[in-house]
Amino acid sequence: MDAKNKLNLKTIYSYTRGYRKFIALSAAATVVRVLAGFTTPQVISFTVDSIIDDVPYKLISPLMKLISMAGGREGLRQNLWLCAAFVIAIAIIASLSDFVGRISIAKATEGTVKTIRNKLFEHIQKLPYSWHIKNQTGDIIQRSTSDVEVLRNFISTQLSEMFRTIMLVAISLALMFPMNLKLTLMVLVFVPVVILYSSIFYGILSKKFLVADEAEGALFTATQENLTGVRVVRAFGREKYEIEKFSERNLKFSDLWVKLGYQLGYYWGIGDLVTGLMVMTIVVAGTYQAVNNVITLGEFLVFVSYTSMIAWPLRSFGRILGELSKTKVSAQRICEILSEPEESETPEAVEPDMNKDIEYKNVTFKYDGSVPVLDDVSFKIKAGTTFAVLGGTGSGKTTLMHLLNRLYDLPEDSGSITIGGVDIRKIKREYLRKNIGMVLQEPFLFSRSIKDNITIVNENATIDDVKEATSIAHVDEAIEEFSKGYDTIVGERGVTLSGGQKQRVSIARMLLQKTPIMVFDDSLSAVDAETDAKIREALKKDKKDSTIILISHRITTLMQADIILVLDKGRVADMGTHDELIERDGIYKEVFNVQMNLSDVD
Ligand SMILES: Nc1ncnc2c1ncn2[C@@H]1O[C@H](COP(=O)(O)OP(=O)(O)OP(=O)(O)O)[C@@H](O)[C@H]1O
Repeated sequence: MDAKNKLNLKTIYSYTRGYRKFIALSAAATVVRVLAGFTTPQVISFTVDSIIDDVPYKLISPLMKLISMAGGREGLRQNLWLCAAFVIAIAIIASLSDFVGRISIAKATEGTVKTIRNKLFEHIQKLPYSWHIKNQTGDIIQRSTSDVEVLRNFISTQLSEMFRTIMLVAISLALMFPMNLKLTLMVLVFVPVVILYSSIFYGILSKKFLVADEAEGALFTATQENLTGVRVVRAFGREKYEIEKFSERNLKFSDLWVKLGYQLGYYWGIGDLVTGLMVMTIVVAGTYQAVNNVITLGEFLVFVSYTSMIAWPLRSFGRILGELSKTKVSAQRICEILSEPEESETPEAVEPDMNKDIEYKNVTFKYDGSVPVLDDVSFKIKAGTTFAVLGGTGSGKTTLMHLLNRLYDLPEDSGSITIGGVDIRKIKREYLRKNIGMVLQEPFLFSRSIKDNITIVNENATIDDVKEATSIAHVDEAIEEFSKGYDTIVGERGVTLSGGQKQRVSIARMLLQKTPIMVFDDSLSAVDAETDAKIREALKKDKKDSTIILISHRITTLMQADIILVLDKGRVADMGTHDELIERDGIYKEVFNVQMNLSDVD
């Protein structure tokens, strides 16, 4: 095992803290169950040899005492039911320990897995935005569910099975050795053969299982994409193509499983043959020895029972060894997430007044690529004013806002962003984000009621507060038209809001947050020009003390701003009021002319 795997399993082991007593209890119950299992053949052997027949007792003194209390050999011969009752008592002990073992391992497993799930979710919440952008949602979900499930299966089933098998083999060999060396050695030869056979075969099979899993994933993706993109499928008449694509993947999936069925057939069949051979060898050799009086009939029965008892667990031991690699991979995938560094906060982070001027000074920024997205950008936003940013697609407008609320941190030597003279890298992230309200171009609403979606930012808000916010966002009338009004559920199982309605509900949500800085990142794009103007008018009246940052492609949205910044390929191309910019021959004037002419045509 390499150091990395060791570390992963160590991390997983650390989450069993608090539940280890249950693991120990389950192990103890397993030992009792195994011992009880071995005792039954011993009782039968004793009954056959020393009660029904006359073979001398080979028992320890407490048991001898017990026999004399029961009337010795004769007494027991007359009352054979006592032996049967003893076997039943052992069976009761075995089932009780089975019960305790199952409950304890369930508690240990569920407790540990619950801790891992909570830890993962909590950690994911604290990982930087850049990590979320880089990693696919499907992959994160799979690691948090399927991989955790593999670990769950390992702790609940495989771990206890491994322990039980080791106990079974060790105790059976320890009991068989003193009885007959030759027969025990014969069993001993088969032990590694059975384990090796099933681990190698299962190792090969598990690779095929993986291919079948991937084929299932492809089938799932085809269905999911089809359902998500149903509008595109219908609009372009792609149903036939989609059906063909699905059938092809479906066929591949079922073919793989048929092939796997054959291979599983070989696996189980040959496995049965190998273990059957083991039991048969003992039966033949045991019969020979019993006939020649080397062992008693009772001992012969014990050997056959013990060999049959360990045959199946030995096979599953091999299978578990084969599956262990799957557990290691899952543990590694989970630990990869857990070892990602969380967003850190310096202890001296501050919470300054946010109703102050915002200043970008020589800001240069690049994402992972080598080309800067922002290049030496400097500007100042006066507190309480409306500041607008105009720029073509990909010019870096959203990046400016990503940096403002520290979704990405500006590296030390790449300029600075300050609020009231305080560098934002020194401001507490949570405080900063709570004071900068953001409405995005494609807002996200949860599958809850409209009211719950809005009050998410302020749980103490009253329905009057909500109505005030929706009235400023000009969405109150639309909401009241729904039969359930503010209690209307939105999302997959509820009402579908139009793009513009969604944008306006998220504007209302942001307004309720009552932040000194408000950012509208292209968030009026799906609203008609008239409503856009009304919303801005209402905002101006109601939020006159707040600093408003408007990002838009639409000149009419921006033209009344106090200052307009024109961004071109990550650089400041121009800055000024609408009247100033319209006087200069620049991008702003060009865009203005194009948009105004288009409006005329309309
Ligand atoms: N998370 C990211 N990782 C890497 N590159 C990114 C990331 N986000 C944006 N970019 C790149 O940075 C550049 C600027 O993107 P940005 O979203 O800031 O532009 P924008 O002006 O807001 O564009 P639009 O008007 O189309 O929304 C683009 O080239 C984009 O591909």
